[in-house]
Amino acid sequence: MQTVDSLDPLRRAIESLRRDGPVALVPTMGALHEGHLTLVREARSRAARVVVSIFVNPLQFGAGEDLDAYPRQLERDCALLEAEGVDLVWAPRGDVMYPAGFATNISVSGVSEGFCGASRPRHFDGVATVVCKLFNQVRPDTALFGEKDWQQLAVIRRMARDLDLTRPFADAIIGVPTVREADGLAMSSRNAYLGREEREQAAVLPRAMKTAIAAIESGGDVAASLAALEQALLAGGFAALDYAALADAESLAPLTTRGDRPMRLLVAARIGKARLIDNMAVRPR
Ligand SMILES: Nc1ncnc2c1ncn2[C@@H]1O[C@H](COP(=O)(O)OP(=O)(O)OP(=O)(O)O)[C@@H](O)[C@H]1O
Ligand SMILES: CC(C)(CO)[C@@H](O)C(=O)[O-]
Ligand code: BAL
Repeated sequence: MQTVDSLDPLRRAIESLRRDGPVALVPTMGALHEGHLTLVREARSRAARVVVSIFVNPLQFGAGEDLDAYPRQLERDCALLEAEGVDLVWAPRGDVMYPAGFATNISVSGVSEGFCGASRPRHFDGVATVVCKLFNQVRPDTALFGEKDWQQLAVIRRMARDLDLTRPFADAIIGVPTVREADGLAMSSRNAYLGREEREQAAVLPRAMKTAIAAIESGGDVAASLAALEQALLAGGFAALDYAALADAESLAPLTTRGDRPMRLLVAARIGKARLIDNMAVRPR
């Protein structure tokens, strides 16, 4: 496995990998866990060669967010990726990704606007801009993202279609189901911010989501089910709810009643130093 941090060696390495067949890209911010490794395994099953990018992207962090605290452990990450048979790690230096004078912004309307887009202004501009650069740098045949970041996946799919970034459009961007801990908590690099007691309390999030989904699917009032979810989180040790919403799974349009198309329950909530997000499918009527 090769690790490169600047563009010339990246281009040479990609050129050589491409001779062996289709290339898959798994973009990450490092601090890898089993969720990331599942993306890598899925990538290996779909392409001849696998590239993983590791870059803690300053553009997607707002003022006062956890950019400085975000875990960085490149050596450990590379050892994990080598054991998974990854071919190339693209870990660009900050000045390679954003050289002096960098002044371009990619902003996706619509799907990026509510939920995390409302709680984290400009976050999805930062995600879209860096993912567009990663696609141009690596030119992958396919790219894999976690469903844990459901809204991010929708933003990236929209951008890739709108900017003709991938081919063929239909299945170039693959969403991989959320990998969970034994107690149901979605794996996330940010779970490392939780103390022992907070970590135990955090499992109330997926439990409360399942309860709300069961209520909605059995005909219960959506607003009342979401209010009960908020109460369960606050009673269970969460400090605050950013949002809890039922939305169309594809357009992310908020729904006040159960619809007849695939839906998603989307939640972001704060516990200790962490802001955790999760989402689950809600069956249509
Ligand atoms: N539990 C998970 N299951 C499946 N995919 C995941 C999971 N966690 C992260 N991913 C995916 O891995 C990719 C890289 O994510 P990232 O490096 O931000 O990790 P993360 O654990 O989501 O960290 P964060 O705490 O920043 O949310 C994204 O496509 C993300 O959706
Ligand atoms: C897609 C991504 C790597 C862009 O920085 C990041 O948002 C992430 O890790 O989900
Ligand atoms: N996994 C999403 C990246 C972020 O929260 O910045």
